[in-house]
Order: sequence, then structure tokens, then C-alpha cells
Amino acid sequence: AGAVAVLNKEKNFKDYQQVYNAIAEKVRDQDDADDGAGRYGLLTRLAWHSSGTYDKNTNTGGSYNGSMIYSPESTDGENAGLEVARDFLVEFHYLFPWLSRGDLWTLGGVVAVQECGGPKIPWRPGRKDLEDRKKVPENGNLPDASRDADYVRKVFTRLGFDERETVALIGAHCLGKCHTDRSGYDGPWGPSFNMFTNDFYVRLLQNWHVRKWDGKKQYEDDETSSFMMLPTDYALKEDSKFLKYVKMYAEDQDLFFKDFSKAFSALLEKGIEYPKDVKPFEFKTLDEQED
Ligand code: HEM
Ligand SMILES: Nc1c([N+](=O)[O-])cnc2ccccc12
Repeated sequence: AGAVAVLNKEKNFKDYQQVYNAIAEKVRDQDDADDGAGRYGLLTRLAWHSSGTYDKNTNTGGSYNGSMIYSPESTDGENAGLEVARDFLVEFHYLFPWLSRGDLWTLGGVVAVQECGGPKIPWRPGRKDLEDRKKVPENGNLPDASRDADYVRKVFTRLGFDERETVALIGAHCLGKCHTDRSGYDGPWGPSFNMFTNDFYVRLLQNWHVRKWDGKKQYEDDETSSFMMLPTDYALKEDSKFLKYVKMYAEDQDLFFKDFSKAFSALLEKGIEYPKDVKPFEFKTLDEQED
């Protein structure tokens, strides 16, 4: 059976908005971090990887248990660098001891997307920290960036997403950057990675070439050589079915925002059963609360 959300009767919207605000203030304080990318990409990736272990065929993995602190998940090469994200958030575990790791890590992703101009991400608490180490998912479910379109389709089908949702989710690659000491990929280098926009798709439709360097195969844009794409990013334009949605989102940022909001919210809840009357929270951004 899936993991059933455990709702804390003493905590309500106001308490979770307070956690949101505390995380958002710290993110804002670190806007210069990571060569100007800030923490938006890093926290979005933590929320994604804590959820991306989900397997719809066995109804295992996902964000519920906050299991990334345990091996083998903690040492999965695909999670390299996410200890920086977990360390960034750990103080809020002590500030708000009633919040589980799974709730904290997924809420961090909601803060990250919303605080850099992205759409509202509906979010529900109720994840419970793992007691039984045997429930830590095996490595191998988080995707490898060197692969092709069919591999990407397989990964997101296993997660329970269709092609349109797959393309919408990968649009989060408008945020943040690659780190040679984490994934081995490198860049981008332009100041374009701390705002949530449809730029990923607009750029992907421009002209690219394989970068000549001593690192992993990746793409570089013909015009400025200041952007990069992973092989799995580039695969989205090489595959006619994915390309249809790349063009759709490149032409319509509002549609991208609507689809991303729905798919990312669903990603963060994969494998979790909620009582049907539990409505998601929609948090205000810091800007929206400024008096
Ligand atoms: C085929 C699927 C995907 C692959 C192979 C992939 C791979 C990667 C790789 C290799 C990095 C660089 C990590 C580093 O060196 O720091 C990265 C970064 C990132 N990924 Fe993905 N990713 C995928 C899908 C997604 C999805 C679905 C999301 C979110 C919804 C996402 C969000 C991010 C973000 C925000 C970053 C920047 C992290 C930072 O700035 O530290 N990715 N991804
Ligand atoms: N900023 C990024 C772009 N981009 O187009 O700016 C493309 N792909 C990425 C893959 C992983 C992390 C960041 C990316």
C-alpha cells in the first residue's frame, strides 16, 4: 500500500506560510551564491530528486519518507551536490521540529520556484520521516543525463507522467547550473539561471553544437557559447513527439507555467495517499506579503 499522509491537526496554513517565509528569506540572503545562480536551482533539484525515485509499478520511492539521508540513496551519483541543499535547509528542521524532512525538502522546491518568478505550486504536508531503513529505494531510478529521448520517455513513464508533462517538468532547467564536481557537466555561464521562465525551450530551438572540451558530452549554443544543454535536454528537440511540446512552451510561457505547476505539484506527491478533503496550500511570495 502507498504511504498515507499524516496530517498535523495543530498546524494550519499560517504555520506553513511561516516556514515558507523563513526559507524564502534565507534564499534571498544568498542570491549571490553559486556564481549568481542563487539557491533556486539547487532547492528545486532537491525537491525533484527526493520525489523522482518513485516507481508507479511498485508504488515505492517518492518524497514521503525523506529517505535521501540514508544510503544507498545518499550516495547515488545522481544526488551528488544535494547535501549542499539538505544542509541549507537543515536549520529549519530544528526551528520547526514538527516538520518532516520530506515536507521540508518539497516545500523548499515550492519556495525556490515561486520566489524567482515561477508559477504558484500547490503543496500539501503529511510526509513522515522513515523509520525502517529497508524502505530506502535502490539507486537507478534517477535519470542519467547522457542518454536519449526513448530513455527519457521510459523514466517519466515509470514516474507516471505523459510526454507533455515530461517536457513541462524538464523546463525547470531554466534554473541553476551544472557543476563539474557534482554531475561532471559544466555551465551555463550567462546570468540567466535565477529566474523561472520558458527560456529553456526558446534557447533549445536555437542552434547548438557539441562542446569541444575534456569533459562529458554536452552542447553549447552557436551564438554566444554561454549556454549549455545536456544530451537529455537536446534529446527533446531531436524527438518529434517531445519537440511538439518544446515549441508549444517556447511560444506560450503562460501555458508552460500552468502545465509546470500541475506536473511539479503532482511530482512532489507521487506515492502519497491523501484523504480526499485535504486541499493543497497555495503560499504567498515574500513580495506579495510586503506591506
Ligand atoms: C531527463 C531528466 C533529467 C536529467 C537527466 C537531469 C540531469 C541534471 C543534471 C546532470 C544536472 C546538473 C547537476 C549538477 O551538476 O549540479 C541537473 C541540474 C538541475 N536539474 Fe535536472 N535533470 C532532469 C530533469 C529535471 C527535472 C524534472 C527537474 C525539476 C522539475 C530538474 C531540475 C534541475 C535543476 C533546477 C537543476 C539545477 C541545479 C543547481 O543549480 O544546483 N531536472 N539536472
Ligand atoms: N540552465 C540550464 C540550461 N539552460 O538552458 O540554461 C539547460 N540545461 C540545464 C541542465 C541542468 C542544469 C541547468 C541547465
